[in-house]
Amino acid sequence: MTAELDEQPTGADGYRNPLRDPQDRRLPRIAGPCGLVIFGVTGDLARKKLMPAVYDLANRGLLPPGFALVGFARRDYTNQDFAQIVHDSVKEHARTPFREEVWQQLSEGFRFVPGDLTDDAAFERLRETVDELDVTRGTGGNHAFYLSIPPGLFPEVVRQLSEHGLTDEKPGSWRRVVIEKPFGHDLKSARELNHVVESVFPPEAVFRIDHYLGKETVQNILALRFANAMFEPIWNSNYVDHVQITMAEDIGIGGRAGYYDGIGAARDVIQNHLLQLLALVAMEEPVSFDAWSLRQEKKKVLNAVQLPERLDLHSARGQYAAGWAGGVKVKGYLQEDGIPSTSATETFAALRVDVDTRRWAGVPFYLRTGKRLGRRVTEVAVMFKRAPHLPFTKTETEELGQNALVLRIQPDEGITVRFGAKVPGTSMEIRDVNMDFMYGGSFTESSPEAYERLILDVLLGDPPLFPQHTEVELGWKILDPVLDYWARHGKPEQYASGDWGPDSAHEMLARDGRAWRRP
Ligand SMILES: NC(=O)C1=CN([C@@H]2O[C@H](COP(=O)(O)OP(=O)(O)OC[C@H]3O[C@@H](n4cnc5c(N)ncnc54)[C@H](OP(=O)(O)O)[C@@H]3O)[C@@H](O)[C@H]2O)C=CC1
Ligand SMILES: O=C1O[C@H](COP(=O)(O)O)[C@@H](O)[C@H](O)[C@H]1O
Repeated sequence: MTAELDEQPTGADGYRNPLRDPQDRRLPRIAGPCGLVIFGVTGDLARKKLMPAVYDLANRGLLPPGFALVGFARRDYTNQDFAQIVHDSVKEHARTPFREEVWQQLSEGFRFVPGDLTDDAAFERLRETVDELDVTRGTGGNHAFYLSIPPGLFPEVVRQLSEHGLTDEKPGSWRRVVIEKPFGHDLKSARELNHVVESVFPPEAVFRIDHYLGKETVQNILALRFANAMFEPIWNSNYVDHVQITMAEDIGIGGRAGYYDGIGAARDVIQNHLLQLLALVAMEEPVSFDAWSLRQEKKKVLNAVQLPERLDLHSARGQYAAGWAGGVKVKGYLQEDGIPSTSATETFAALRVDVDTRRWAGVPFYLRTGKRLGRRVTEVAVMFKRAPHLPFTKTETEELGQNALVLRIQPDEGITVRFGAKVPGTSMEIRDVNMDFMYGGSFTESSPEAYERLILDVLLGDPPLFPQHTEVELGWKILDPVLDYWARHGKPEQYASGDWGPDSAHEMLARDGRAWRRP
């Protein structure tokens, strides 16, 4: 464990509270002169999210004139080729309209460094490029290195950065590293990786990305719980029956075989996104929303998470077989390009956990995620106990389900409250109805993409939305026994693409007398 983990920092800029500082609320937060180096710039994440986010930030006026973007990958691109790649990705994926003057200004700061991540000469070229940008673009020696690469290469890149002097801060300037998830492959490798990273960068310069924390709707969990009087009194085992956290995708692995196979659904998203969602839903109120206080509360919850003794009964995994997605016939995981026909990697994972605290005693949290499921949806459904007494007949309440509060993370961002209401008519019949809050209907402001918010936070040095190493470790402590159990027990069960996961996932809830919500 490092000092970063448990000591409350005093006076560090990065630990002020952006939600409470009135200046921050009124003024846009604009990054100072700096450069962003993206390793893996030809990859899926960079193309769909990172490059468009950089453009959107520029378009919103949140990047300084002295900003530079450096792409690093194994292609023989020139700076002009790279600008074309960014242009294409912006045109396809940016959220804000294309504006020629913004593009011209931004693209003058684009550079491309070709090379393999293991190639010393390439890192020398990178150092020269960064130095050149400090002179020609005025980036002021401030540079963030974004590792959007296969996780196995994280230690190598950190080592290369250090060996080639790229981590050296000149007086008054900063160097930061942004590390994608999953951070490690298990607890042991996460600790080793952390050791490598923190022997090169000070803890406050390390930004571990979990892009779910950058989502507006995820931050809204805190607002819903702690800015209102009506939810907290019922947010406990007296009223809550169980919680379901679902992250379903309709896509398959696309061209990401190299990344995904051997990692699988649990490492890809349960260890990080889903456990972070659980932490925000289950934690106690932090004394403030600064990084330290927020992380303390999340850590307490993750520490209290208990796995069931019988993982055979309370966990499930699957692998998509051929089926349908959006009316189109799609192939199974084992037929995807680059996937060995014997692969045992799961593309669906479900798990019951309990949170061993007074608040949550006896309330199971069910987590599930999968690719090629019925539709793309991420939600947290807080399912309430039934009313202790109903002054109605059985027939009158036949169609009445459990009350539910559903935090709709995406798409259709918002919140749904489900409760029973009388069906209009001369007889008493009670049926479930939904009351919806939709972002679009209530706010004129549009939500920034998660990566926009997070990249800006990195450039500003703001840490609250980045998990700390202890949180990462706790995630692995929870997941490792499940992964070990699965590794010892054969292969995942097949499910048809377009379905809602394997039978074992449904049986897992049925055994507890419950059923998954059909979002
Ligand atoms: N894609 C997504 O939706 C999300 C991804 N992430 C995370 O982002 C990271 C990257 O994922 P993703 O973009 O999907 O992966 P991809 O496989 O699509 O991209 C990997 C990138 O790394 C580069 N690369 C791999 N090996 C080397 C090497 N030896 N030398 C130089 N470059 C190399 C590839 O370059 P080349 O083109 O030369 O092969 C490519 O640019 C992962 O950690 C993942 O967990 C997180 C959230 C969402
Ligand atoms: O982290 C990841 O997330 C994406 C899904 O992100 P979302 O914001 O669209 O929910 C997932 O496809 C990918 O496998 C995973 O690495």
